Amino acid sequence: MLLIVDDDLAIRTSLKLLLKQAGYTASAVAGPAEALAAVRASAPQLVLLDMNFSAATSGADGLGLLAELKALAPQVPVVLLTGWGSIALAVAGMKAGAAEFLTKPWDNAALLQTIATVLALHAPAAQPAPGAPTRRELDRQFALGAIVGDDPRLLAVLHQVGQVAATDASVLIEGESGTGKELIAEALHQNSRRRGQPFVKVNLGGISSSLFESELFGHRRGAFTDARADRVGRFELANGGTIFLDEIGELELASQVKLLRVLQDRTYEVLGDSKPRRLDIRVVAATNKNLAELVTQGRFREDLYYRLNLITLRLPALRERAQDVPALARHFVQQLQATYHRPALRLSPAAAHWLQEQPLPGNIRELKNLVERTALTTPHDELTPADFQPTAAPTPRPPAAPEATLPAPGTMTLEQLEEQMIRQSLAHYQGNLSRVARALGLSRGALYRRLEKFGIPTGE
Ligand SMILES: Nc1ncnc2c1ncn2[C@@H]1O[C@H](COP(=O)(O)OP(=O)(O)OP(=O)(O)O)[C@@H](O)[C@H]1O
Repeated sequence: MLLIVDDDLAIRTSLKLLLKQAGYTASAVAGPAEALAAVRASAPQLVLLDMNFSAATSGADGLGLLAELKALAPQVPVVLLTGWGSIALAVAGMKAGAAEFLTKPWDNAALLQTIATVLALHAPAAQPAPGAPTRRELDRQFALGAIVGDDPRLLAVLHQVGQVAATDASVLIEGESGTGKELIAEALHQNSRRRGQPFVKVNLGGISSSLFESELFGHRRGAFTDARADRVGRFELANGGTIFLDEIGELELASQVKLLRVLQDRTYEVLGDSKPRRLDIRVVAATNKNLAELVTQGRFREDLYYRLNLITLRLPALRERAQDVPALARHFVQQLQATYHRPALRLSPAAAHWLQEQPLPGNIRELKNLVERTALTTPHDELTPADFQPTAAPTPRPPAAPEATLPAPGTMTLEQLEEQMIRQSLAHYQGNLSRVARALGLSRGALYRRLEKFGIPTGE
């Protein structure tokens, strides 16, 4: 049974009807006392709680009731309904233990989808089973093919992937650069009912706020000066499937509010076309930043954070799961056998052990690049530690005197110099954009924009 709490009779009636038509049993009450009595009598599967009761009640009353409901029946998920203008209240509610929030006026399909997701996440089967599953058990249940490793920390993440993939819950994947966030996002998609539909990756680090709407929502020809032809936005491309919002921590504040609106309402407008379009989409976001910290610093909207992180998956750094290094390295060697037609290429046991001891701050991507570079520079088939050592850590050259390194005045523009420095840094850090950005003192977003400007391919 689902319980609706709202003091407006019209809202109670329409929500009850909507839920009944969707096949749920629903009952509705008008205020806190009745709500608590109903929960005491028999715990519902979910409470849909309007935070902005009529003029007579305030958001504080809604929060008070939420606290009482959570104290009385902590296991019952509460979904909040708030006005768009009082989204801060929704955020306060999320902190107080609400499962999700919706803004009014709500969209029926989006409301039903949220309810189904929250119910699925709170269903007994979704609770972690006692005892950690083995890799073999996980592979029997889920399609995790491309993801190598059986370290318990990785298995815990894969287990979560399997459990939440089937729901439509938004998932936030946190992890250092190169830890495999994209593979996890793909696994979520592959194990969901959307698997036959598109999986669209958007690198938000590379999208400036002036291009955000056109990139994500698309535009009609003539919508602005440079719009010479219609453009299909990424949301439309992903419709029906999953959108993977990579580098979400790089999104500028002006774009964050636009993203929040579309995630909230599940509708958007193409630039130059005022007809709103509906979205049926699963959202998976990833970041190598600590988003909670960005929220505290005022650099990331708290309401957007709560919209994205119904489920958070944290991918361990490679150094935290070093036992997987040999298997990963062998996996990459196997890929290279096919790519470079060297079927006898292999890793010596000593090399596997040596790799395990390396710090590899660039995680799996760094390991992959290291194995590939070494294979390319080694003529024989068995890769040994001696083959890896020269390519492992490029020793930074001591800085030369400025006069010696800078070109003579008048021979180069500042822009050309900038381009050359970026190209050199990319080569030096083997294409690891996080390290390049750090070395150049740029944010990843700023680096992406420059790469785009100079037409430099990143190979990512
Ligand atoms: N468990 C794994 N098994 C096999 N390959 C992996 C695994 N994890 C990552 N990789 C490979 O390592 C590389 C980096 O992974 P991926 O791009 O998913 O990292 P990321 O965390 O999304 O990085 P970034 O934050 O820089 O975007 C890819 O080539 C990916 O295929």
